[in-house]
Amino acid sequence: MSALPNEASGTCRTLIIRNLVKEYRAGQPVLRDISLTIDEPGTVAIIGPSGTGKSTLIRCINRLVDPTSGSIMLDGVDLAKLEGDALRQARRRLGMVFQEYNLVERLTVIENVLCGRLGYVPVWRSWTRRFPEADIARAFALLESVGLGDFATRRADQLSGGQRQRVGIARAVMQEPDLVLADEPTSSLDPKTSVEIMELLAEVGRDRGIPVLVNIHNVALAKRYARRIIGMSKGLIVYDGPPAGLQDSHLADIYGGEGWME
Ligand SMILES: Nc1ncnc2c1ncn2[C@@H]1O[C@H](COP(=O)(O)OP(=O)(O)OP(=O)(O)O)[C@@H](O)[C@H]1O
Repeated sequence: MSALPNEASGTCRTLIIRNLVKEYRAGQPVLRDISLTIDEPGTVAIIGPSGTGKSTLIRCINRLVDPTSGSIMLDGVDLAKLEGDALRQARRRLGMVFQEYNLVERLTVIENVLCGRLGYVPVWRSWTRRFPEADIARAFALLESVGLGDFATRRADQLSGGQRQRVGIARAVMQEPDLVLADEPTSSLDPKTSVEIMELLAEVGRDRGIPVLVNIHNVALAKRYARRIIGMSKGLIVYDGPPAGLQDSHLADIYGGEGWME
């Protein structure tokens, strides 16, 4: 895999989440009181059992889900309070990678990558999908860097899952994000492809000098690629530290019980 053709954005943005609560139903919090600060580049993995609120946390940050209370400060701006144009502007610096890729299936691979620029081009250009030449050149370079240089004109629905996720990552990088949020990016992939995707995400964090927040079920992969692990249980953070510090006792706190570890 060749180096991603990006200028690192210089300083790493600071994400400060304070007392975040999310209730889909009143009185039944899914996120109970989440506070965390992310101010260093690299992969941060969120682990925890099904239904503990990992996706909800990631979706609150980019406001696919509206928080019930608390603040989500990105470089001094509270994302939790933004609406309309201000929210759209903030969102374009948050690269999102999804479990099910969220590509536009009937568009070509290169068009999907260019979708990462939609927040930046005037509306008339996005309607006609006419992007500046510099964007097109960058999209091709990005595709090359994720190993899909020969697939630019293929329709997205002709790609394998791993190839689709590479396109999803290239699209996120195309946004020139300050932060990448990846919601179970490997859950639909085989073990080898999962490793390749985690490697690619780690490379994005390294080359751009930005944090990559990944929600992942595979603890071994989280430990292998993350510089920091956040363990959640029942809507609370119960571990926040380096992979080397994550002991069986922490895993028991996160997932409950111990029999499953044998
Ligand atoms: N849109 C929604 N409306 C109502 N409840 C929701 C909604 N989205 C999620 N939930 C509930 O919130 C809880 C947390 O879900 P979430 O998807 O955040 O958990 P998760 O830790 O990411 O789980 P998984 O690992 O299985 O994806 C679950 O009980 C889920 O049913």
